Parts: sequence; structure tokens; C-alpha cells
Amino acid sequence: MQKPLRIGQILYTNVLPVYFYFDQERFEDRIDFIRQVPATLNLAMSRGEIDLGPISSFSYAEHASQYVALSDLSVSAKGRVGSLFLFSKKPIEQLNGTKIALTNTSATTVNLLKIILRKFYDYEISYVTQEPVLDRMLLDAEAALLIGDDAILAMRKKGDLHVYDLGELWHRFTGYSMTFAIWAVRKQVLAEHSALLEEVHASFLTSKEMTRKNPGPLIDYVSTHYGGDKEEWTRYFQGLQHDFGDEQRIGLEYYYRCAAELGLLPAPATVDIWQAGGRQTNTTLTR
Ligand SMILES: C=C(O[C@@H]1C=C(C(=O)O)C=C[C@H]1O)C(=O)O
Repeated sequence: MQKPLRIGQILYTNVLPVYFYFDQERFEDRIDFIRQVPATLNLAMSRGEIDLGPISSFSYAEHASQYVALSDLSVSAKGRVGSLFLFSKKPIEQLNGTKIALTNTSATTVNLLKIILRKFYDYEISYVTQEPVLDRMLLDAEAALLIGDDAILAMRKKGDLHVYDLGELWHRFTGYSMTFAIWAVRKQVLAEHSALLEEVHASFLTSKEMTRKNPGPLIDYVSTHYGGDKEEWTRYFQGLQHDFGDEQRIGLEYYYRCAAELGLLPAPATVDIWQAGGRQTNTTLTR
């Protein structure tokens, strides 16, 4: 019997629309889910311990020759995201020359912050990477970056800290949307599992469409498990995009170029979309 397909799931609410109605039972023991924060999934994917799933878009670029991406799936936003915050003791205009603490759960957003503060503010910052605990991060740093549910929960007790949404900053300076996660598949897995992969991909897309049409049950679930009011959660999910079309690709590939320009990536990457049936399209844009 074939080994089960190992599928990652980001341990944050932001991916739930793609998993909420995923019909796991239909796959019985043909799939396994591994639930972790993005940085852990990134590493597991690069080591071949996971076969497919959402990873940081930055990590996709670092391993672009080994991965392809599933079409129409991402965690993206044009403007405000609502779960990627820089919490700062001072206004952002006064952060040049300071120390900023970065969550150890992220790859895309920590580099997005570096790009924004270097390229658009022309700042020199000293960065430290820490566990995502806001109070502890701010003991010795002027500002702290959190992502995912850590950011959502910290926002509720931010006191008089200044708060900046990274998606909003990116959009303000570039006019682009930003893609934080994409569903990567290790190329090695394609030949072995292509039929199963098509089924899994279709189930993700079905879940996404079902939550789009009827978000009520998901909103009830998250407000029960994570607190917060339902309007807040409704606004959060409305602001997130889980598609990956031209708009998302253009913004992401611009981010890759900025990252390469600053030496954060060895070269600007492009995203290869795997098409059901085994075809692959390289989505490189002419520049
Ligand atoms: C929108 C978000 O996108 C995330 C940010 C990631 C990163 O910074 O590496 C990775 C996956 C996504 O979960 C979020 O976490 O709030």
C-alpha cells in the first residue's frame, strides 16, 4: 500500500477557509495532516517530511527549483490583513537605529518588514528573532513583529503601543497586494501521487468555495474558540484572499525582486503552477 500523502496545515485561523469543509473522511488513511506554525512547516517541507501544503511564500522562493504550487490557493491580501502587526513603543517614523524583535514563526513577513524599513524608510535596524510573546519581545526591543493568531490575540491587549499592519504598509508603498503563503508541492511527489494530488487539490478548492458562499459556521467556530466578536472575524476573513491569480502573482514577484535586491534572497523567484493532468506553467512575467 502507498504511504499516506503528508499534508501541512498552518496552525492559524487564516487558512481555515481552505480546511473547514475539507472532506477528510473521504480520504481515509490515504492522507495525514501535520499542523504547525509556518516556520516549522517551511523546514519540514524542505527536508521532505511533508509532501504538500501552505508554506511561507518566502520559503517557496528559497526552494523554487524543488517545488511547484497548487493553483488558486494562497494566503494573500491587498492592504490591511488584520494578523500581521508591528507593535511599537514609538511611532514608526522614530524607529531608525533601533532594535526590533521578530517572531520565530514567520519567513515572509519578517522579510517584508526588512524590505519596508530598508527600502521605503531607509532605516538601519538591528533584528533579533524570538518566541512570539509580545511582553518578552518588548523587554529589550523598541518594537516587535507578530503574525497569525499571536498577532490577533496580542492586538486585544496592545495598550498604548503603536500598531502597524504589514499588508497595509506594503500596499501603501507599492500599490500591490501581498501573498504570504502558497500551497507548495515537492516536485518529487508529483509523479508518485498525481491522482491523489488532484483529489486533494479539488477538496481544498471546494472547501474554499463553500466557506465563501456560507461563512457563518466558520465565523461561529472561530469566535467560540478564539474569542472576539463575529463582526471582527467576518471582516478578517473578508479581507483575506485565498486565490492566486495575476494580481497576487504580480505583487509577490515584486516582493521577490525587492528581497533579491536587498540580498535576502539569492535571486528573484517565480511561481510555477502545477496543473491537474501534470502540465506545468511557469508564470514568469516579462519585465
Ligand atoms: C496572513 C498571515 O500570513 C502568514 C504569514 C507567513 C509568514 O510570515 O511567513 C506564513 C504563512 C501565513 O500564515 C498571518 O500569519 O497572519
